[in-house]
Amino acid sequence: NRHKFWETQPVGQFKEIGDTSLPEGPIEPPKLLSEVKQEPYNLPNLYEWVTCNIDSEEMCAEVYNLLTNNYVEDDENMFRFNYSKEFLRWALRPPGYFKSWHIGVRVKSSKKLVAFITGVPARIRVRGNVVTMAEVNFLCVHKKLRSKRLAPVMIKEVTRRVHLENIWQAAYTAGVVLPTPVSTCQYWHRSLNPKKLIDVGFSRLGARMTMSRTIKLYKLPESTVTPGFRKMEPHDVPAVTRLLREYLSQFAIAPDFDENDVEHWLLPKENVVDSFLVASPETHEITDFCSFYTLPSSILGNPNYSTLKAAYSYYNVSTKTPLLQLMNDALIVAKQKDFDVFNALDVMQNESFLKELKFGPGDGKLHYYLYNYRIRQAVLPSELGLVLL
Ligand SMILES: CCOC(=O)c1cnc2ccc(OC)cc2c1SCCC#N
Repeated sequence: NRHKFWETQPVGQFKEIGDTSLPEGPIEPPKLLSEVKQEPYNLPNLYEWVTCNIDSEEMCAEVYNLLTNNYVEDDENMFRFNYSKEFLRWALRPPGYFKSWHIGVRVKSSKKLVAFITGVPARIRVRGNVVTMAEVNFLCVHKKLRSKRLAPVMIKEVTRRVHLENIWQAAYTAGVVLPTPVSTCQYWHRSLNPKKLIDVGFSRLGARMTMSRTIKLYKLPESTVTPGFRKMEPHDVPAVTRLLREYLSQFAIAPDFDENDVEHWLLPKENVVDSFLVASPETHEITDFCSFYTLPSSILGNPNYSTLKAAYSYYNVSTKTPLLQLMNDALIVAKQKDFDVFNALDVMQNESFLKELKFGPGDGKLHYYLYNYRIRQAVLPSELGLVLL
């Protein structure tokens, strides 16, 4: 019964692939508020819903601990994502967020948090139509409760709460293939600390390569090379918003960021997100922008290392500085900040710098999905202008 659940949902179905007679856009019409189920879905008897107030230190710690021990691992169980508490507060409280979309499941008797799923509102443009959607993320079921069919009821519950806010579409990503990806992207990795990546077993010494030769291969300058390259500051928000909106307009799917969104998602926040821009020393015009977010991972079962410090390419715009040079400056700053690896998807124009800057292809793929929105033809990674956390 593969995809037994997803075959009941308003998503592109595998059997519809190639049927270009189906119209692009919402699959089901919006319901009236009175038609939306008013009460939460039933959980199996032992469990209860809890709305997670992540402003509360205690609740945030419970969510952090659940994810730290039970969230996504790579196929070889070498790493597990270790989102920090400050990252979770950033990711879950964007402009217009709903506390009710931060949903937990507790064991009634012990009150232990054993599952989690979230949504945040976002305006996303899909081939010219700006649609207010929920970005659904952090679906996590405790390792000991897997295969109890908790995920389908959690997905139905977050969908119900999204419907209550009169929102009818969603966007999400997964490492697994579900009905039906709108795009499939590839992760690429640029070693910043090659010795650690080899010691943990992620990378291997190349043939006829010594460790010192390998360290030298990935060595970066001590400081950035682009004149006018500096950290983004609050007063830059209007200009960065203009630059980013213009740049993202070329992609088939991209966020429709306004100044409030840019202020939240792109102003530097220590240990969460770093962003830089290039301002012309003469005119002070902002011509380029780059950003990456901080997402460490637990290193599983290694006696010498416990944490991988990973930077993830976020949104980058180059209108004057070559993208290759801009991204090399991003690598230089990431190395200065002691990251072990700089990761990037092959989305937007990233393919133009990946190989030249010594990124290697990962073995993981990331599939992008839209809920209740059909697109006629799959989107190439280079046509995708959306990075989800
Ligand atoms: C060294 C390169 O790999 C990673 O950075 C990494 C780290 N932690 C993970 C945790 C869960 C995980 O599950 C798919 C993958 C990783 C990966 S590879 C894919 C992410 C990227 N880039």
